[in-house]
Amino acid sequence: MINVGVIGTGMIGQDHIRRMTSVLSGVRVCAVSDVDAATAASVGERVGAAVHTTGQELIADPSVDATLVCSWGPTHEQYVLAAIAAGKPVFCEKPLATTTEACQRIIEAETAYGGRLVQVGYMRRYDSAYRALKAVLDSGQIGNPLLMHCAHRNPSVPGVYEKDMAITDTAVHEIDMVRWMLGEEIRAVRVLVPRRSRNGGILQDPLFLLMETAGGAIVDVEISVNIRYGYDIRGEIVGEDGTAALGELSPLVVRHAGQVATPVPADWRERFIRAYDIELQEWIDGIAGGVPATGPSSWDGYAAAVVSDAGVSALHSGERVPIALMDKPKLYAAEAAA
Ligand SMILES: NC(=O)c1ccc[n+]([C@@H]2O[C@H](COP(=O)([O-])OP(=O)(O)OC[C@H]3O[C@@H](n4cnc5c(N)ncnc54)[C@H](O)[C@@H]3O)[C@@H](O)[C@H]2O)c1
Ligand SMILES: O[C@H]1[C@H](O)[C@@H](O)[C@H](O)[C@@H](O)[C@H]1O
Repeated sequence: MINVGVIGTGMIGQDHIRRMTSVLSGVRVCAVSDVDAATAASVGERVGAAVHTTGQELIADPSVDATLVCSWGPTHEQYVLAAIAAGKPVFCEKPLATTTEACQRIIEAETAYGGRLVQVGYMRRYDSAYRALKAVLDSGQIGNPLLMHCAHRNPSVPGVYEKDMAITDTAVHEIDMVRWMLGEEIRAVRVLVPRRSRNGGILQDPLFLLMETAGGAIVDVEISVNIRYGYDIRGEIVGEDGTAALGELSPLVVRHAGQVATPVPADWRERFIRAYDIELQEWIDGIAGGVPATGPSSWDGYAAAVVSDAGVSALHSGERVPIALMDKPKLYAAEAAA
């Protein structure tokens, strides 16, 4: 049984606690912590977990085998570094950290430790639709990928969501997915700014990202975070010999009153429910088997942060921003994306 401590008991923290307590096996939630002490206390009481005042205290708790970081992005670095210093596995929700420099500090700490301890929550790599799309691409059926069209649509976002988060919190999923799907790094990014949706409040919504990969494929991504009608994630690859796209994911089709309708997921919890189950079960099984991290690594978190930083700068400048990564440390050498 792996004893997991959860830092951040907000939306995804509670959703991961639900799956660890009622869906997954071989795991127990033994401790929680949140700057919002009242939420942490009520969640801790509900699942019978110890409540720690700080995340650092939770990581140092001898009964905690591994930590799940589900607090806000800018707070991830301190907890990931504390877990590495304690020599304990840590699963960090995306983004690994909100700046390139913070990700570099994590890479330095993990390479100095001398083994992988960190996994990042890029769950699309575990989603059956994305995996099927990758399998078609890798089979060579549609030839060399030339273009990819993506859309990332949220029905709405919380009040704490700020302008740059369209890149740093939302588009990062697409950035990681593209690196994994196409197996190459991204060499430049531009952000086009269409006229604003009246539903977006102070946000510049939507945005349109254009990414160039090292091998010359072009990927476009629509980011809409106030689309209202549901949570809609789309992706289509155009290859030399054919195209392949994520399908409509609803198991239900209703024909009524002259219309054909399929329900749209309400949010990320519903759309990626199985992907989250698989990523965390594999993480737990890995720890139990002595392999603390097999999924998206600190290197993946770093590479996504570099592109995301470039995306923020492209958003503000309107320019094409080239991307350069540092040399990849040997620790991450075996990984697929470039
Ligand atoms: N993989 C995914 O699809 C996915 C989905 C949702 C959220 N996320 C990521 O998970 C993280 C949390 O998102 P959320 O939607 O649950 O947000 P949320 O606001 O619902 O919850 C975050 C919680 O972290 C707490 N917190 C903030 N600073 C803290 C600190 N220094 N120490 C401890 N706790 C702190 C807050 O009080 C809050 O309870 C974000 O990084 C987000 O990008 C990932
Ligand atoms: O933190 C959330 C989460 O990562 C969702 O998967 C994404 O669709 C949202 O845009 C983001 O704000």
